Formats: sequence, C-alpha cells, structure tokens
Amino acid sequence: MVNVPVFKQFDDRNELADKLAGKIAAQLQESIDNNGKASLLVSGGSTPLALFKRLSQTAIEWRKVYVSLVDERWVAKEHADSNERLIRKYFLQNLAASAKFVGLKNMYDTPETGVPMTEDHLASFPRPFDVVVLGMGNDGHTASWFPCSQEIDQALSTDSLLLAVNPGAAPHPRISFSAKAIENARQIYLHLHGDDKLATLEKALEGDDVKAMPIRYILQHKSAAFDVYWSK
Ligand SMILES: O=C(O)[C@H](O)[C@@H](O)[C@H](O)[C@H](O)COP(=O)(O)O
Repeated sequence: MVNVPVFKQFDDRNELADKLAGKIAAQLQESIDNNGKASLLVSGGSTPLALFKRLSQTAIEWRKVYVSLVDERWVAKEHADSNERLIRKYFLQNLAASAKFVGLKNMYDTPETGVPMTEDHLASFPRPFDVVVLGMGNDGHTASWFPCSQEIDQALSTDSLLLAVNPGAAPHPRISFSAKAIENARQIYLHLHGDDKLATLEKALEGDDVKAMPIRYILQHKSAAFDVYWSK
C-alpha cells in the first residue's frame, strides 16, 4: 500500500479520468460558488490527455475558471512539444473553451528573459490555486523540477512564482512554477499511470533527498490536500 493520505487506484485509465475530472470540476465549482472564480494548474506530458478530454465535456462555469500550466517547454505554441498546444487541443474545447487560459510562453527568446512578462500575465490569476494536477517522471521530477538541472536548488527554494529550468535529460528549456508556488494550493493531485511510476513513487516515499527526487518536496511539504490517482 502506498503511504500517502489518499491513494486511489483504478484498473482503467478512462475510469480514473472520469472520477478525477468529476472531483476537479466539483472543487472548481465550489470555489466559484464561494469566491466568484477558481484557478487550476495542469501538467503537460502524455498522462493527462483523457483527463483533459473529460474536463472539456464537464458542465461547470468555465468562464470563471483561470487555467494555466504547471510548466511549459520554451518552444513555439504550435510546436509538437508545446504544453499550451496540448491543452488547447484536448482541454480548452467544448464546454471548457470559455475558461480563462493564461499561458507561460511569450515572445522572449529564452525562459530566463521571459519569466517577468509571464509573471505580469499571471498577476490577476487567483491564488492560492484551487487545484493543481501534477505528473511525475521516472527520475522523480514533477513540474519541471528536474534533478539533472542546474536550477533544482532554486526550483525548490525560491519565493518567486516562476523560474527558468534547463534540464539535462529532457528536451527544451522550460519555464516552471516554483515549489513554493505549488505547495500552497488548496488541492494537489498526483496523476500517474503504470507500474514504473508506482515504483518510482514508492522509492520517493522511502527516501528524503528532495533534490534527488523532487516529487519528495510535495510529499513532505504540502499544506494542501494531496491525493494520488493511479491506474495501470
Ligand atoms: O511538461 C511536462 O513534461 C510535464 O509537466 C511533466 O512534469 C510531466 O508531468 C512529467 O514529465 C510526466 O510526463 P508523462 O505524463 O508524459 O509521463
């Protein structure tokens, strides 16, 4: 048994997507009902596609939901590896098309020079974030907090909202929310598929070196509700 507060296991990835989309939608709508607006950060990569499709078909007041990305590859928005391209194609469609999306990529040549403009663009983004959906790599990275990057110390310690990251073992320079920006979310979901990622999570739970496996930062520091959703 995985030793986290809430571990939900599914045999089918589509069933996971249905259940997680329903929970996220309910939490966003509750925040809208209480605060007049809500905020959601999602990760890129391959894991969340079914979740994005379900969310796009879920009936809440999306026009009052601010959506952004946990991290972004510093590539053109039309690039195949762009997370913005991914969520515009699979999430910001159908009922969710009216969501207030704020992307992380801008016209600057590098994420280092682009961070200030993106922080300006996020000035009215509601915080603390209501919901953050994290993925994880088998090196224990989450967001773009890559253990192989020179910026891993900064990612896990800065008080800044965003930072630039240059991963050694993954393509493209990145822009990413910092650990302190993420940990204060009201709800964090870690969305995982496959036995390899389950083994990686269990390894992360056994140790405490956060720079070696940055997901540990969330496992150790979260003030938020923290649920793991896993399917084979
Ligand atoms: O931009 C990204 O790549 C993601 O934000 C990243 O943090 C992702 O969640 C993990 O790398 C897992 O990716 P997969 O879902 O493709 O395994």
